[in-house]
Amino acid sequence: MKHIVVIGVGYVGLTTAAFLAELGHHVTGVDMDEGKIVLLRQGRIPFIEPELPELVERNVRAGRLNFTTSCQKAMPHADMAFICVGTPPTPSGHADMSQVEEAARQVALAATQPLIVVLKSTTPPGGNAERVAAILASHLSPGMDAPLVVNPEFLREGSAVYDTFHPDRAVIGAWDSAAAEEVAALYAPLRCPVLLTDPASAQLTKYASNAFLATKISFINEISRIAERVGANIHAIAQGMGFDERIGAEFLESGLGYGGSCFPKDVLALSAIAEQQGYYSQFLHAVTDINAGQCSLAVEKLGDALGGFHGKAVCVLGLAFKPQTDDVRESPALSVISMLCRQGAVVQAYDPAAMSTAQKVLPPHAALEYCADAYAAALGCHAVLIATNWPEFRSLDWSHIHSSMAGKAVMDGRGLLSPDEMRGMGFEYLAFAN
Ligand SMILES: NC(=O)C1=CN([C@@H]2O[C@H](COP(=O)(O)OP(=O)(O)OC[C@H]3O[C@@H](n4cnc5c(N)ncnc54)[C@H](O)[C@@H]3O)[C@@H](O)[C@H]2O)C=CC1
Ligand SMILES: O=C(O)[C@H]1O[C@H](OP(=O)(O)OP(=O)(O)OC[C@H]2O[C@@H](n3ccc(=O)[nH]c3=O)[C@H](O)[C@@H]2O)[C@H](O)[C@@H](O)[C@@H]1O
Repeated sequence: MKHIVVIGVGYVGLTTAAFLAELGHHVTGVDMDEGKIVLLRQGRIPFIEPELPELVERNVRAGRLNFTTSCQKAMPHADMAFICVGTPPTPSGHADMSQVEEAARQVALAATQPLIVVLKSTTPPGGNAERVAAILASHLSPGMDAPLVVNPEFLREGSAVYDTFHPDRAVIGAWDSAAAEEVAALYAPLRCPVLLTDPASAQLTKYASNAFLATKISFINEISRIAERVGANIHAIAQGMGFDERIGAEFLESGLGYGGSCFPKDVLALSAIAEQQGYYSQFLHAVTDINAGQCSLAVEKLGDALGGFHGKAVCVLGLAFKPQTDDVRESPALSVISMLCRQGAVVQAYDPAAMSTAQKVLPPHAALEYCADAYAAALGCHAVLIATNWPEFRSLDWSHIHSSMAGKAVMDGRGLLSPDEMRGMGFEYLAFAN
């Protein structure tokens, strides 16, 4: 059993803290956001993530997991500190390392015994791990040691707990092999492949993985543009490709493209890393450009079907960047709503989980109304646009929706509905290459 401190209890930190506690370690989660810590101490989770509330509650009750705003109070007796703070993009696309550097400084200043510092935040190679190690070394008490281990996270929001307990691999990058082995030992109960490597390779593995998944999405969206021109069906194509195990069936869903706090920022950061080293990655820029075009394409198709948006009401179903979360960071749904409002539409929006997070981010607009449910959102509209693939949208009473609308267009931005069924009910079904 180890004493572990987790700095930053957002999506990654809170899941990591609860996971480590479940394995039997004594874990303290630290966050500078007092509101988050107050909620967690009341047994509540600051965001929506399946299975996480139960996992946190069980471990708090067992006395293995607690929370504080004070790194200083948490650090005594810590054998390990996990840094899980944000690395948002700067205006130039680089990863902003300031939260990581500050967390490293706080950990080193508060440490009272030698410990291992594990960097879980996504950080670019090319000097950042070296800088964090130098910050640790320069703020520790004399004679103390805190080797740095880079251990990037691969969980997905919406299935964070499942992914954490069933990882495809653990990637561990360190200069100190004893420290690397100690971190590897944490993952032993999971029986997953463990890759021991150097810090730069671990860092780049994380960026390369996210960029590859983003590439699959942009690739299928590029193919859908070609498919549409030759009258082919993108879902059949994706299925046909996915049977080939070398390609794999996942991440071939075409639609509004990828959003979220990671793919957009990590592809940009990888381009920025390359450019900093004098290499312009045409490939990564193409991935971003194709993705950026998908929302405009959907709005354009709908605008053509409606003969423009002036005087038209559009129901947008979905605000979160993906289902099973209330996270709206870089959500394609919000881009679509902004475009529709700009082009003169009245928007009636609904999401099963992300209404309040969206309202905090989207500027209030006279033409934007948040509705109590999908039926209220569709009432009197000329069109429905599916922006997030929440499974429950599939099982709505679509014939009831059909009779309550002023028009009959449905733009299925996530390939969620059956085109034949929708057309059979009298909808004008629009999608990408269908
Ligand atoms: N969200 C995700 O699905 C994944 C995120 N990542 C990476 O993990 C990192 C964290 O991401 P999220 O968990 O989404 O971020 P988040 O924004 O949800 O949480 C970060 C937390 O760190 C806290 N924080 C910042 N500086 C602090 C400090 N000095 N002391 C204490 N608390 C501090 C913030 O208040 C916030 O609660 C990022 O680098 C991200 O790229 C990696 C894999 C998955
Ligand atoms: O570094 C990260 O933060 C994480 O980023 C992604 O996870 P996440 O962003 O939570 O969610 P995904 O399921 O990957 O979806 C990302 C976006 O891609 C879109 N997507 C996904 C799959 C697909 O086939 N098509 C598609 O458009 C989703 O709608 C969503 O907007 C990766 O899947 C995780 O492995 C990684 O740890």
